[in-house]
Amino acid sequence: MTIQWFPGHMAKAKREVQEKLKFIDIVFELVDARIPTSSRNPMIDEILVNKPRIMLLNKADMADEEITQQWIAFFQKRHIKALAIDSQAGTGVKQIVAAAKEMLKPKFEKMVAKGIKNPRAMRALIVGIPNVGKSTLINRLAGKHIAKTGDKPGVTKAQQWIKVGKEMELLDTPGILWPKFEDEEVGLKLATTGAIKDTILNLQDVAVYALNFLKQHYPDRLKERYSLTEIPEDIAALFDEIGRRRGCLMSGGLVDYDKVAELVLREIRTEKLGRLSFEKPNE
Ligand SMILES: Nc1nc2c(ncn2[C@@H]2O[C@H](COP(=O)(O)OP(=O)(O)OP(=O)(O)O)[C@@H](O)[C@H]2O)c(=O)[nH]1
Repeated sequence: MTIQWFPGHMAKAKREVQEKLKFIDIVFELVDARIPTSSRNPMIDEILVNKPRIMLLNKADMADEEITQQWIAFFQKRHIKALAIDSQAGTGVKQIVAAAKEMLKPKFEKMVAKGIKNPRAMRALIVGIPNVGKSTLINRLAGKHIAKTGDKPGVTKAQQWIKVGKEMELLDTPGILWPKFEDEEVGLKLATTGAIKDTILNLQDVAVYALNFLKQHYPDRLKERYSLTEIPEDIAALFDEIGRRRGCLMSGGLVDYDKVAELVLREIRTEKLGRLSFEKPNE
């Protein structure tokens, strides 16, 4: 990641979010719909304690629809409001303001009861790990291009309120928090979905993880994409089969495992194997 998350930086990021929270009525916690657990900050519940919150399962356009619905039900059971959205296309984004309004109704009704005739707009903050789509969502909510977005993690930058219609103001700088790095599987899932740079983890390790996952959860799609009649038991054999079929070869004709790893991960991230979710609730 472009952001180096040393312990000191983590403490600073947490402090910065806590500082912002003072002015905030509601937090939009952005996660990746394909990995709703792995794309969360491990301290988020502690940081957001007593703060109204809506979970936004972003990039839902890339996730397995059925599993996303299971996640929404899972959160709902725990009394957490969750919405599936696609910030890039704008799908589901309108519902965010409506849901926030609904959640904050009692608070604002109290203001009116206290005699405040024109209560101020709701103030919201977007929080999430790098590359989860914070800037893209800010731009969507703002209706014009304000926040800088990029393919590379860590491009979000300084602080202003952006008007979202008449009823909401959004802090233009999101809260950026770190994922749960210490968990190896979390790292592999973040790498598989492209949330962390390919230079952080060994590419072949990530591809092995991804292929084993596909073998177990999406075998038909794996077979179809790489024209396999059977999926070999042995992972090296699977690399060989894909490599030969797709011409990922070294000069001597041997399969180039790095090329296979690159190809498979690129195809997963560009939806060549369809919409995939790498985490189910209650796993
Ligand atoms: N398919 C899809 N892609 C998205 C969606 N939201 C964001 N993206 C893409 O994900 C990448 C990261 O988005 P950003 O908005 O830059 O993410 P960020 O959270 O602001 O990233 P940092 O600045 O690193 O904290 C970009 O390539 C976006 O185009 C979405 O809902 N669907």
